[in-house]
Amino acid sequence: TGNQWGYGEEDGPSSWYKDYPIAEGARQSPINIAPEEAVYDHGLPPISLHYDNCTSTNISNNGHSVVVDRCECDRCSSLLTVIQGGPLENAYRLKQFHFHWGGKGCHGSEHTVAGKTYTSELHLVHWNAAKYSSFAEAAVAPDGLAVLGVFLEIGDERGGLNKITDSLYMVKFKGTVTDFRDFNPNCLLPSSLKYWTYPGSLTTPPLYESVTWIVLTEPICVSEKQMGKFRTLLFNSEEEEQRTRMENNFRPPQPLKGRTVRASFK
Ligand SMILES: CN(C)c1nnc([C@H](N)S(N)(=O)=O)s1
Ligand SMILES: [Zn+2]
Repeated sequence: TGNQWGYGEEDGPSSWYKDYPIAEGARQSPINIAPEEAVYDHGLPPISLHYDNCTSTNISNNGHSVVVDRCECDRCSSLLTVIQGGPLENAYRLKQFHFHWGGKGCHGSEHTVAGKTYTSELHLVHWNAAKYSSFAEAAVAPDGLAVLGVFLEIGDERGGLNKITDSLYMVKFKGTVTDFRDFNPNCLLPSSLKYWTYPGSLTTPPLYESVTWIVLTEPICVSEKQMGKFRTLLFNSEEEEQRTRMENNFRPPQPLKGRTVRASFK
């Protein structure tokens, strides 16, 4: 069937344009962030994250990454888990978060900073629930989504990540999912909320150009042992005979095409 995309030689980022022509669009992500060219915008307020009521529901392997979904039950969906402020006109509701990472070594992030790659990048995906009635409707609107990007670099272990890495063996194969309750991603945020922001897209098909990117400047540290657990995941399902380790699930930087990256700081 169509829409089979991945990160390999045949189905990887350089071939996505065949099924998803928007891959060559004017506001694609990720990008290389050049700090010297970023425009400090003193009108940019700080971002504020309200994850306190964050209620995760499950963790799953979708064949491209490991995803923690937010609970959408009536009780939970009335609790606000939102990002607001910064470049955003209103509050955007958390939908899910996931990661991109490399093989051994320090490549693996999607955004780069003056050409520097990080070992991984966490994406917290939010949608404009004030303006749109569903994620699907927001996902195709130019102001529909806001993704918060957090860089991960190798260093000391990050305690808060262990609840995730200790669950990864349960979602080894594509299509597997397991209960994953009451995880609050607050514990994965760096101390500084200084950020760069620019108009971009989803970094995987369907590559919709609906994302306001907010990329934090300060990375968090994770240990090589923790990253090693991400690499025990597989791209394939248990039924497939092929066993392909899930790693290097990142899209390389895309052309800026005249966009301005704004900085929340001098
Ligand atoms: C439908 N959702 C939530 C997503 N679709 N593509 C996503 C990409 N993994 S990313 N990296 O967030 O743009 S997230
Ligand atoms: Zn992502």
